[in-house]
Amino acid sequence: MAPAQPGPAPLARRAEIEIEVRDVTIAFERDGGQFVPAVDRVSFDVRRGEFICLLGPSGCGKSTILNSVAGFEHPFAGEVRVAGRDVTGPGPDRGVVFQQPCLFPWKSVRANVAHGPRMAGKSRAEAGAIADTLIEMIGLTRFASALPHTLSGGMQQRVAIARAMANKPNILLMDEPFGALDAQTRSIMQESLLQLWSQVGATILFVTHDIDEAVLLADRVLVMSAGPGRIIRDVTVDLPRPRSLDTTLNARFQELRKECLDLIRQQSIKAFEGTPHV
Ligand SMILES: Nc1ncnc2c1ncn2[C@@H]1O[C@H](COP(=O)(O)OP(=O)(O)OP(=O)(O)O)[C@@H](O)[C@H]1O
Repeated sequence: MAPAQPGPAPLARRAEIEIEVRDVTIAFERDGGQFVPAVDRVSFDVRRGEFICLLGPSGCGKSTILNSVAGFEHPFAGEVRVAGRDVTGPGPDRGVVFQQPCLFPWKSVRANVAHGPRMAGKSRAEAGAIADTLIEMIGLTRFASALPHTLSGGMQQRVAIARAMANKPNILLMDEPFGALDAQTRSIMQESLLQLWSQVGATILFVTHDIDEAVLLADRVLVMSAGPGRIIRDVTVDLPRPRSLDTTLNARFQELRKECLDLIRQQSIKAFEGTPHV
């Protein structure tokens, strides 16, 4: 196994840390009853309001890490903390968006978005007002009464994001949310997510294996090794905001993209050949 990763952040920075993942190992049982690590002693911090992308080859454990922050998976070893507290399960402080929108097919856009606040005890009027604000922010006011199956994939995913935001979570956990969309829709969604994020200011942990997407969106890109996953590079994306598709033409964008690409290419070759990471 590779040596342990850097320890906790200095005290001065800890106050603003929203997510702490410390020496986390998660193992799954394979055929034959043997436990095989999916992620191996992963450590990182996310500061309040940061946009972090987890980038790595297929199967390196990106979703497993995100699920541990969501409270769907529990570490075999190590600790996951949110706002200073151990994560023991899912909670309304963390909204989750998956690759598939997973909307209630029988409910309108408005009712889908209002569902969370209603479950949290808000009145019909209060929940409706929250939904209306979010639906306006995602540009779907005209479709508020529509049923999900009448919307395009991109529109459905915008509703899923609004629904995840409806309980005003401090943290948005996004697992390849644009992975099922075509290239054009995907880039529109990236810009619209950046706009939404600048308005709501949540902390975002975003899983992707798309290098351009990671560099365009993130404040930092955490590049992972092939499985069992570890973080091999913490790339600070020092591109100015607001960002748009034009940012991808920037020379610095291309440098950062190349840095990530070289790392991912090495890891993908290792994953393909089945050699353990160094
Ligand atoms: N519930 C589970 N039971 C058994 N093995 C699992 C489970 N969840 C994940 N794994 C295994 O853990 C490893 C990491 O999976 P994970 O889905 O986290 O990777 P990923 O980087 O998100 O992959 P992708 O980019 O392809 O979605 C894989 O080998 C996967 O088969």
